Amino acid sequence: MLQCQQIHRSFGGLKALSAVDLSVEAGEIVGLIGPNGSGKTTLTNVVTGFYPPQEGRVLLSGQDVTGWRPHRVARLGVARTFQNLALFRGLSALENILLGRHVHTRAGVLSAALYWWWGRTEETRQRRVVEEVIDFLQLEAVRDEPVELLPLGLQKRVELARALAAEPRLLILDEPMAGMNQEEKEYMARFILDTREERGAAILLIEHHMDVVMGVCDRVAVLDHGVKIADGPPPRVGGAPAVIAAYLGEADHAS
Ligand SMILES: Nc1ncnc2c1ncn2[C@@H]1O[C@H](COP(=O)(O)OP(=O)(O)OP(=O)(O)O)[C@@H](O)[C@H]1O
Repeated sequence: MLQCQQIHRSFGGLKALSAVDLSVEAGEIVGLIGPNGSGKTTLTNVVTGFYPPQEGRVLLSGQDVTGWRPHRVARLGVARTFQNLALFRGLSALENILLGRHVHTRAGVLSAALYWWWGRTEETRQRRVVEEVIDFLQLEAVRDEPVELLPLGLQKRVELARALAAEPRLLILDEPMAGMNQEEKEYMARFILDTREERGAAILLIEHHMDVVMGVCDRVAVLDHGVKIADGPPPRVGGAPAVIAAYLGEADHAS
């Protein structure tokens, strides 16, 4: 589904990613972890076309998409959620989710996509997909609420719904559980597993909550200072000396 080969990305003199290889197979849930600033979000930005790599290649289902613009990558079936929520305040949950469909419409401008395409021949299909996602993520009760009035856990769920409305083959989740309480985390973990089971999406999951990563992922890759230091089954990676040292180093810096 996804292959990153020897990815390099610098910002000025800072090497954010050095020779990083990463793969996600169809139907696989891969965790991407690492201390703060290790390059996780940069790698997702490389995959989704926001920051083209300076070296290396990104392949999606075997197709070389290196340097493609984000909207073209999205059309190949890649959807993402953001570390800091990227919902549109002032719009309802339903309207935010509708925006996820715009990759499948011909209308180019977002506002046009939202208010205009609705009346077109595609209406039945668009409605069916969005209603099904609302049902899947149990958002019926809040569909008409302005998103900014929803608790964080539900806002995160609306963002996931918007990504799923695009019917992705690869879903990239950047810290979907940040700031959540235990119950909200458990709900989100269940939705992630169901997304794979019921919707067949491959998932790349960036997450700091180790219990979730270890419980949900088939495989875990670890970045440290832009270098991949481990990649394998969760128990093996969790116990790897290099990984423990990377996280202990972070704790030392924090103290
Ligand atoms: N647009 C940018 N311009 C300059 N430096 C950047 C930019 N984006 C990321 N960086 C730097 O690249 C490094 C990797 O950042 P990145 O956000 O990818 O890490 P991360 O692992 O996602 O961190 P966190 O867990 O804190 O979100 C950091 O040193 C960061 O400051």
